Amino acid sequence: MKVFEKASAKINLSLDVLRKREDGYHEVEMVMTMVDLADRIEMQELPRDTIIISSQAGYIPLDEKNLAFQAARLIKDRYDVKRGVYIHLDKRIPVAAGLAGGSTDAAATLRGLNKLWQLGISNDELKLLGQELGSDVPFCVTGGTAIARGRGEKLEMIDSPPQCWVVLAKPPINVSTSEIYGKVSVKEIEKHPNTSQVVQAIREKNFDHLCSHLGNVLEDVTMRLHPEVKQLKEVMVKLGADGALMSGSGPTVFGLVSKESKVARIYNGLRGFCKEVYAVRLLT
Ligand SMILES: C[C@@](CO)(OP(=O)(O)O)[C@H](O)COP(=O)(O)OP(=O)(O)OC[C@H]1O[C@@H](n2ccc(N)nc2=O)[C@H](O)[C@@H]1O
Ligand SMILES: Nc1ncnc2c1ncn2[C@@H]1O[C@H](COP(=O)(O)OP(=O)(O)O)[C@@H](O)[C@H]1O
Repeated sequence: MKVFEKASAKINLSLDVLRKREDGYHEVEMVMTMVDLADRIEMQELPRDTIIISSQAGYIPLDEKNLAFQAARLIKDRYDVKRGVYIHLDKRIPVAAGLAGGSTDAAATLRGLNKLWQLGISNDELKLLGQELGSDVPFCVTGGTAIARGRGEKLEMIDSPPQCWVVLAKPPINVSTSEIYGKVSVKEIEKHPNTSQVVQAIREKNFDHLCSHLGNVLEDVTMRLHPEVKQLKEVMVKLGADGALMSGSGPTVFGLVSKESKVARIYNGLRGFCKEVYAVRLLT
C-alpha cells in the first residue's frame, strides 16, 4: 500500500519574541499561514522493519538527521509498530530557508503513517508528537492560519488572510535558526510587531492593513549578519510588492501582491538577484 501527502511551506506574517526561557527556547507570538509551495511525500509499506528515505534533492540528509526519518521512528516507537516504510521526498521547498521545509515533511510523515498503518491517532495527538520533533511541526500538522505562542506549539486557529500572490525569494546563503535566536536580545528589540493588528486585518480581510502591519523581530538579527537580505527586501518593495517581510529566521523574503498583473514584473526583477524565486498563492 502507498500513501501520498503534500507538505506545504509556511510563512510568518508576524513574528515577535517576548522573552528567553529557562529551557533555552524563546517565548514567541507569531501569525503563521501556509503557501502553495509544497514537497510531495510518498510512503510505501516495506516487508522489513526498517525506515528508508530517498529524495531527488542531493543536499538534505537521508539518515536519522532527516526530520521525516525522525517522525517515522517516533511514531513506530510510540505505537510499537513492527513494520517498515520507504519514504520518498520530492523536495520543492528551498532548504534552510525559513519556510519550515523539514518541519512540514515531518508533519506530513506523521499524517501519512497514521493512514498507512491505520493507527487512528487523533489530530491533537499528532500535534503532541510533532512538538517532540520541532517547534514548528504542530502548526505544520494542522496547516491553515494560526497564532502560535509558547515556543511555537500553542496554536490558536484564525481565519484565512485575504487571498493574494506571494512572491518568495531565497538568497544563496545559509542561516541557522538556533544561531539567529541565540543572537536575539529581547531588551534591545526596537519595534515589536502588533500581533492584534495583524489578526484584525486578517479577520476584516483588509489586505492593505495586513501589508502595513507585517513584522518580524528576527529580521534585524539576520539582516545584520547578511545585509543582502535587507537589500532583497528593498528590491521586493521597489519592484512593487504591496508588503514584504523576511519569513522565520530567514533568509527567504516574501512579498504579498494583490494584483496578478504585477507578479511577473516582480518575479523577473528578483530573478536578477537570486535563482530561487517562486510566485505562488496563499493556501486558503
Ligand atoms: C523561526 C521559526 C519561525 O516559524 O521558523 P524557521 O525560521 O525555522 O522556519 C521557528 O520559530 C523555528 O522553529 P523550528 O525550526 O521548528 O525550531 P526548533 O527545531 O524547535 O528549534 C531550533 C532551535 O531554535 C531555537 N528556538 C526555536 C524556537 C523557539 N521558540 N525559540 C528558540 O530559541 C532553539 O535554539 C532551538 O534549538
Ligand atoms: N526533510 C527535510 N527537508 C529539508 N531539510 C531537512 C529535512 N530534514 C532535515 N533537514 C535539515 O534541517 C535543516 C533546516 O532545514 P529546513 O527545515 O528546510 O529549514 P527552516 O527551518 O529554516 O525552514 C537543514 O540543515 C536540513 O539539512
